[in-house]
Amino acid sequence: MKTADNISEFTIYRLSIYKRCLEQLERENMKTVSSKEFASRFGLNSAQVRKDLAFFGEFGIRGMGYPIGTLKEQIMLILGLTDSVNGMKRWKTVVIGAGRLGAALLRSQDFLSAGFDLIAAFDKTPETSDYARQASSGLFESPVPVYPLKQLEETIQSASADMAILAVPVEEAQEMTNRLVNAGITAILNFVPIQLIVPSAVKVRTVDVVAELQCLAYHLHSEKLRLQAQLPKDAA
Ligand SMILES: NC(=O)c1ccc[n+]([C@@H]2O[C@H](COP(=O)([O-])OP(=O)(O)OC[C@H]3O[C@@H](n4cnc5c(N)ncnc54)[C@H](O)[C@@H]3O)[C@@H](O)[C@H]2O)c1
Repeated sequence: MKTADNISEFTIYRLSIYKRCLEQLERENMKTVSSKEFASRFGLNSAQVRKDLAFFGEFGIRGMGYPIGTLKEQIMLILGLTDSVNGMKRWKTVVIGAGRLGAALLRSQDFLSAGFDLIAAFDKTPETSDYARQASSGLFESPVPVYPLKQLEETIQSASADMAILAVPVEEAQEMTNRLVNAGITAILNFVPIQLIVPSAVKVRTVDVVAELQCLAYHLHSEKLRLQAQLPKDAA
């Protein structure tokens, strides 16, 4: 089996998708699945699926396909969601900016079930932040504490936080990134529409909804151009 070091970023992303699909098959009590069946069931490219799964070696059973539970376990090991000694691994995550977006992320239960513990949030104005105001309603069972920025470094280090989610205004993003890196954070999920500058040892993944919409706009636009090009000249 290959290690996480020599798998491309795109493959790693697809593995996370495959894991979700395998969980769905498990819920349907399926035990094995062929790469072809798996691809057609979830609208995936079967050659790509075969190529990606080849990273895990030859543990597909000839004529029966892949054992679903074992494949999922292997993917979880590769993704660092479990380790072979302690089982399920938890990743301590902090959220920077507890405004509208930060509050929505902090309210979500999806992170917990996926292995990510949101242990703390930080905000320039913690008491009046959206999340702190929502939490003060008493509706959340165990609200995530929102700390002032002066406690950032100490809290991150004493809690041994692993990663950070960035949801601050654009003009604050680089400075907060520098502080996170200096505090020892080496993995950042960035929601801010800005290209962050970080040392090579720090991994940043940016979620950019506008860029995604622009990709869709491009596809709609190019399809329209393609259809126009097919029209007879006088109908165009
Ligand atoms: N990627 C996406 O899909 C997506 C979607 C929505 C918003 N965003 C981006 O996320 C960011 C937050 O958006 P929002 O709508 O939640 O804004 P918001 O104004 O509601 O919240 C921003 C929060 O950050 C706090 N803040 C300001 N400076 C800070 C600092 N230095 N450190 C910590 N906290 C600080 C503010 O007090 C506020 O609570 C923006 O950059 C926005 O462009 C991205």
